[in-house]
Amino acid sequence: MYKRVLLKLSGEVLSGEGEKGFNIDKIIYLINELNSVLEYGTNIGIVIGAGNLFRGREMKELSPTIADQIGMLGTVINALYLKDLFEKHGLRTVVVSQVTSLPSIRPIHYDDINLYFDAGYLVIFAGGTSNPFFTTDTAAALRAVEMKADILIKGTKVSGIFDKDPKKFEDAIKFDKLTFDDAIEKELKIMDTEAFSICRRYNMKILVIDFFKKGNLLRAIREENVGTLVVPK
Ligand SMILES: Nc1ncnc2c1ncn2[C@@H]1O[C@H](COP(=O)(O)OP(=O)(O)OP(=O)(O)O)[C@@H](O)[C@H]1O
Ligand SMILES: O=c1ccn([C@@H]2O[C@H](COP(=O)(O)O)[C@@H](O)[C@H]2O)c(=O)[nH]1
Repeated sequence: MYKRVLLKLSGEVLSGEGEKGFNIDKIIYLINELNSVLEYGTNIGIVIGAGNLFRGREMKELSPTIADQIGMLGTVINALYLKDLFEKHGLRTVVVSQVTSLPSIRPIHYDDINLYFDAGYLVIFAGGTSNPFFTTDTAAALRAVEMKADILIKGTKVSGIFDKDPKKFEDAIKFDKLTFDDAIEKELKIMDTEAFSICRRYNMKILVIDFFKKGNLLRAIREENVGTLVVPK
C-alpha cells in the first residue's frame, strides 16, 4: 500500500468530461474517493489542472505567456474551490502556492509540508510550476519528487496509457506497464515529455488511472492491478 501519494487531477474531474465550470456531484464523488483512501492514513498531495476553466493553448486570441498565466490562476481558483468544499465535508486541507499571495494560500515550505501531512491534512499544490509554457503534469512531477511521494498517480478520463490516443482511435491498445524510455520514445501524449523526464531522472513511478471509475483510487493505492504503471526499467 502506498503511504504518500501525489495525485494529479485533470480540471475536468471538477466539471465532468468535456464540460466547463464546476459540478457539485463530481466534487462529492471526488470527496468520497479521497475519503476511502484517507481512512488508511495515506498522505495525499494534489496537483489540480484547470481544463474546466482555462487552458492556455485554447486562448488563441491572447499572447501565450498571458494565456498561460491565466491558466495557472485557474488552478488557484480550482484549489480554493476544492479547499472550501473539502473542509465543509470534513477533509482538512491546506493550499500551498508560489504564484499568489492570498489569505487562504500558504507559501511552499518543505518542512511545513511534512507537518501538514503529520497533522492529517490534504495538501493542494496550486499554480502549476509558476512558469508559462508548462502544464500541471510537469508541476505534478516536480511536487511528487519534492514531497518524496511513493508514486505519482494521474487521475484522468482514460483507463491508462495506450499506443495512441484512445479518445481518437478506437483500435488503441492499452499498456499495463511500460518504462519511461518507452513513454518518451513512443511520444505517448498522455503526459508531457517534461513530466516523464523529471520522473525518470528521480525514479518517481507514475500510475495513470481512470478517475471516473468508482473505487479506482483506492485500488491504485492498494497497489492492485489498475491503469498503466510507468517505471524506470
Ligand atoms: N497515448 C495515449 N494514451 C492515453 N491517453 C492519451 C494518449 N495520447 C493522448 N491521450 C489523451 O490525453 C488526455 C490526458 O488528459 P489529462 O487528464 O491530462 O487532461 P488535460 O486535458 O490535460 O487536463 P485538464 O483538463 O486539467 O486541462 C486524455 O484525455 C487522452 O485522450
Ligand atoms: O506550470 C504551468 C501549469 C499550467 N500552466 C497553464 O495553466 C493551464 C492549465 O493547466 P493544465 O495542465 O492544462 O490543466 C495550462 O493549459 C497552461 O496554460 C502553465 O502555464 N504553467
